[in-house]
Parts: sequence; structure tokens; C-alpha cells
Amino acid sequence: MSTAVVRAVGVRHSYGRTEVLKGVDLQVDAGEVVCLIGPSGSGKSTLLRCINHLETISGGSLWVGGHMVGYRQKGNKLYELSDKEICRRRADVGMVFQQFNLFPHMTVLQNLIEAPCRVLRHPKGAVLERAQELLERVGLSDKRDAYPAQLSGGQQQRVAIARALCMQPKLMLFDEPTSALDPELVGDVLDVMRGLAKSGMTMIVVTHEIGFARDVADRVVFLDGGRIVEDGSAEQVITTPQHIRTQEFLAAVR
Ligand SMILES: Nc1ncnc2c1ncn2[C@@H]1O[C@H](COP(=O)(O)OP(=O)(O)OP(=O)(O)O)[C@@H](O)[C@H]1O
Repeated sequence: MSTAVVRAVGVRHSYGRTEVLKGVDLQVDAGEVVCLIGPSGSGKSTLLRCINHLETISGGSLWVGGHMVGYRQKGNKLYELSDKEICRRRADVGMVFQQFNLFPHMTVLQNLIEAPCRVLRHPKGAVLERAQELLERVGLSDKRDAYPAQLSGGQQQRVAIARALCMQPKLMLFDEPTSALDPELVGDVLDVMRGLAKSGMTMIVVTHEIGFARDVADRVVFLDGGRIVEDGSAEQVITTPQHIRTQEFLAAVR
């Protein structure tokens, strides 16, 4: 039986008349850490957004956690999901963006517990316990009553990771989680992500941190012009890239 958490077959996506994903085939198995690299505009964020139901694909098929994105299957028939159903499916996927997007009027703890209580309707006591454990895990137990504006960018990003994990997702997506941070704050966020990878979380990470990709990724996928042109171990893709576009990209970011 397949352990695929994500399976994309010929996935296409267009913004208006511009096609930015041109037939992406990708499988991510349970516990795998896949780093997605590629030039600006190659479609990395769009692919993550499709996986998280934030964009509708215009061709191909996409499954997340065994479910076809956007549809519910009954017998041989497919039915479009309602907004409420999409919301529940999205809870399976934690997403961390470049900008932390925390609710500014809520404390750190309130940021963590809001969605699990409201969307998943988990009992507040259990969610509070989970939130405290997660804050400990990201090294911020002492900041539970602080407001986002009182934290550094790196601390806010660690809260954003803890908030995503508080939904108990099956998959975590990271979209350049450190690129808005001052260089001295990047290490702590990457350490949290390393810990998460070690714990067996399935992760897709869009990153320009090539060192992180080399150390942590089970696989590195190079996307260029809306197509995957290289997909292999970190050793294969980063150390001995075969495709000229991968070679050029890596030479430019190193
Ligand atoms: N909402 C949108 N409407 C129209 N075009 C968009 C939209 N979002 C992205 N695009 C375009 O789609 C293409 C792919 O964008 P995307 O953000 O997925 O690339 P990326 O590889 O993540 O780039 P970067 O590394 O710069 O974040 C780009 O040409 C971008 O301008």
C-alpha cells in the first residue's frame, strides 16, 4: 500500500491565461522531508498553495492524505467540496509562510488555541495542554502571554510553527520561512524545523537555505518554469546536479 501523503500527477495551474505549473509529478511519502528549490517565479509557492487548497488546479490530479484535493469521492463519482469541507481538509495541512501572519490582537497562547478550538472543536483543556507543550518545543514557554508585536521576527516565526502544529496536521508546508528574518534569527527557526524533521513529520520546504536542504532533506526537488527538472537525494541534486538549469541556479545562490 502506498504511503503517499502528497501525490501530484500532471498538475497544472494558471493565473488567468498564464500557466505557471505545467504538469508537475511529485510524490511525498509519510515521514519524508522534501526541499523544493528553484528560481523566483518558477511556481514553488503556487504548488504549495495548490496542496493546501488555496488555489484550484486547472489540470492533472492532486491527492493529499489520500483525498483528492477539492473533491469528495462517493462510489465512482466525484463531488466538489463545500467551503466548510475544504476548511476541515485544510486542517490536515499546516502551512508556515514567509510572513508570520499571527493575529496581532491575540496573545501567543490565544494564537495557538484559536483554530483547534474553533475549527476542529477540540476540547479547550486538551488544546491548552498541547499548546503549552508546543511552546516548550519551540523554546517560547515564557512568551505565552506576550503579543506578537512584543516578539522578534524569529520568535514570531517559531510561534507560527507551533500554531500550525497545534492543529495536529499530517503534513507541514513551509514557504521560505526564514527569508524575512534577520540573519542572526534564522538559526533558531531552522533548528525547530530540524527537530520537526527528526520527529518524523512529513514536510515540504520551499527554501533558499541550500545548507539546510543538504543537511535535512530526504529529497531535493528543483522546479524551473513550472516543471520539475530534477528530483533526487540532496547528494544527487545539490552536490552533483545533472541539469544545466539546476547547476546555474545553485551557482547563483551559493
Ligand atoms: N495571484 C497571482 N496572480 C497572478 N500571477 C501570479 C499570482 N501569484 C503568482 N503569480 C505568478 O505566478 C508565477 C509563479 O509564482 P510563484 O509565487 O508560485 O513562484 P515562486 O517560485 O514561489 O517564486 P518566489 O521564489 O519569487 O517566491 C510568477 O510569475 C508570479 O508572478
